[in-house]
Amino acid sequence: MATSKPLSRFWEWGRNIVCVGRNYAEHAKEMGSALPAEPLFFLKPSSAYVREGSPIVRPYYCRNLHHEVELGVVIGKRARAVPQDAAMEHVAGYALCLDMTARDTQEECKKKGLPWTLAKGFGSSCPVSDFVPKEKIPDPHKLQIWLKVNGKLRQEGDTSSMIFSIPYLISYISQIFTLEEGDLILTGSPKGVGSVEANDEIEAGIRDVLSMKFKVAQ
Ligand SMILES: O=C([O-])CC(=O)C(=O)O
Ligand SMILES: [Mg+2]
Repeated sequence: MATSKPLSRFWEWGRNIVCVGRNYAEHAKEMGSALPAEPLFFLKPSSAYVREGSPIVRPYYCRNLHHEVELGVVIGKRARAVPQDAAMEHVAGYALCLDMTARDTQEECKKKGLPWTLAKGFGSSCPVSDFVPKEKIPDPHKLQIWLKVNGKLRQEGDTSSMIFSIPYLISYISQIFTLEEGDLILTGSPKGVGSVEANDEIEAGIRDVLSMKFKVAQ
């Protein structure tokens, strides 16, 4: 694809947002879900992106909006059926992301065996930080990610606890569909997910790297 836009603004590219679920054992447990034998993943539309300064908007059908803080991996080079040992060559960098989730809707979808699109893909369901080039993060499996709501710590996780590593995820996903430059992979949430209400302030960060703030709209 034409690369007229800089990758540092990957959220403007209109590319895929691929979200991995149940990639931390303690989060799978708090959801009452079994540990996955292979990665579970789903997609958000690229219009789900929201940047600092714009609010997170709860969809009208949701009564229980949850935060999930996740490390995002930005693809820098097309990946089609790549082996694990070459997967990191396809990474351009990272971003901190929130996988905002209409939890009540998701529970309904699970019960009915329906897809999670309504629960996961609404507008503003993917708040995203600035882009962090790969050179700034020597080991993406040694990061502490955290999230506070109104100043109170809710989530704290270490990316070393991922069930499926980043190379595994890239290799696995790229055998199902081609990952393109500008695609983003959300690598799953650590434990501590919970509700947010209108006017709450969410602050999240990667320790020693960056932090970001989002307001939940009225
Ligand atoms: O909704 C869920 O619990 C699945 C998910 O996105 C995650 O584990 O990050
Ligand atoms: Mg998630």
